[in-house]
Amino acid sequence: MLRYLTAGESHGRSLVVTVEGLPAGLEVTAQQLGVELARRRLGYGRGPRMRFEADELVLIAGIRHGRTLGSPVAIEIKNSEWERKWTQEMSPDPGAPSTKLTKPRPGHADLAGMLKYGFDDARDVLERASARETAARVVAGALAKALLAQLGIEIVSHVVQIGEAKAARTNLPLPGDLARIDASEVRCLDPDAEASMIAEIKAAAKVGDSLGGSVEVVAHGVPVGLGSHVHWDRKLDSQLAGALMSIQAVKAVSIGAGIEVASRHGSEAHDAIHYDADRDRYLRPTWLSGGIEGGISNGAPIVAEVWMKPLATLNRPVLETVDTATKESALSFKERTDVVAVPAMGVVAEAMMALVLANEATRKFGGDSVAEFARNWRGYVENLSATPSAVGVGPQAGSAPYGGGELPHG
Ligand SMILES: Cc1cc2nc3c(=O)[nH]c(=O)nc-3n(C[C@H](O)[C@H](O)[C@H](O)COP(=O)(O)O)c2cc1C
Ligand SMILES: C=C(O[C@@H]1CC(C(=O)O)=C[C@@H](OP(=O)(O)O)[C@H]1O)C(=O)O
Repeated sequence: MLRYLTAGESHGRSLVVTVEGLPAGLEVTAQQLGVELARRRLGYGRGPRMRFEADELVLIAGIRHGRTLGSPVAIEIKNSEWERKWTQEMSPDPGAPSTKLTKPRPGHADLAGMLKYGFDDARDVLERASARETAARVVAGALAKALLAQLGIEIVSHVVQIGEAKAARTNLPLPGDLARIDASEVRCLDPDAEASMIAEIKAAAKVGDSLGGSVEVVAHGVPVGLGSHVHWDRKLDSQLAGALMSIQAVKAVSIGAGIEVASRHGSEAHDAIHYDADRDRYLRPTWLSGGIEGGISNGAPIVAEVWMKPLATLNRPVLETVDTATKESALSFKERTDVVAVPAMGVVAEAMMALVLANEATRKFGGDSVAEFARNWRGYVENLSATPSAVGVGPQAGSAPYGGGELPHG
């Protein structure tokens, strides 16, 4: 089992993440984790903070000479502005000077959190509710990705929609597409859609408004057998939906053809099972199920789409609220804000998918060292291949969003 906890406020000294359950011997460097953090800062339409935030990393525990020790890993991510701007406002000391925020923003945790925890200052809620915390998740996710790479599992995401601009749905993105996706200003594979997305973002920014959208996240190389049908909380689709839905501002998650499948006939809604006698493998020509049947991975790519609402803090604050100090009507307070964060959310979604899959992989393959973990996985997969119960996928063809050809991983 892989467990992780994050701590830290958006404008506090730093974020901290502790990851427990990684086997010993996994190669990890601050530079490698920094690459993932830099990807999360990408994306046209993010606010000023992403231009100066450095995400400076300190490897505190559990890693020695570039490899995990099997003990809990603790990592600190420093907040660049702390010393310059926030030492008083975010001081842990009693009586430090601060300005109370009493005009809670609709769409944020501000008011519900103030009422629940008995605060008279929205900052006591917003600092932790902020998506700054996703930097810590991305670091944990980078460790999970490194572990999954030992099994040949790779995860890729791309932006499908920003505002009303949508990318054309074609074949699933492959890990080799990541460089091109990250080079796009909105992490989108479709250049025409990218241009429309940027135009929409510019228009929204001009009037002080915000946008939402969606990303697709795909895990390639996942073996048959992660997750289980035996309990609700062991189902891979349920774990993925919860993990992806936990990302700030995410309002919907679908697996495979998702909501689209509901309007199809049953005869056209499921992935056929074929058998390749030459390779002694079952083949799944499509991925309508998103690579999960009955809560168990079926050997096809795991596919999820994740939808994000338009961000709730607006540069032109027009949302009505009530001043909690005076009870008078007011406009919600204005904080520095992104116009759109869908491209960054894709990188966070990759991290969340990696953490769910790594948790299930450690549950299935166990082992105290990476060598033992990989040996257990190899024994399982080789045994599958030697029997008629092997599951594989064939070469990619066709351009329908949910297949129509056979998939590239065998
Ligand atoms: C990467 C990322 C960046 C975000 N940036 C902002 C932002 O700048 N302004 C904002 O209002 N919300 C932003 N959000 C969303 C809020 O954190 C989120 O809507 C808020 O905490 C309330 O949670 P909920 O929408 O999940 O209910 C961001 C979310 C993500 C994933
Ligand atoms: C700090 C990050 O995102 C922040 C998420 C966020 C929110 O309300 O969620 C609001 C903004 O915070 P700030 O006012 O400090 O600029 C974003 O910049 C980050 O992603 O690292």
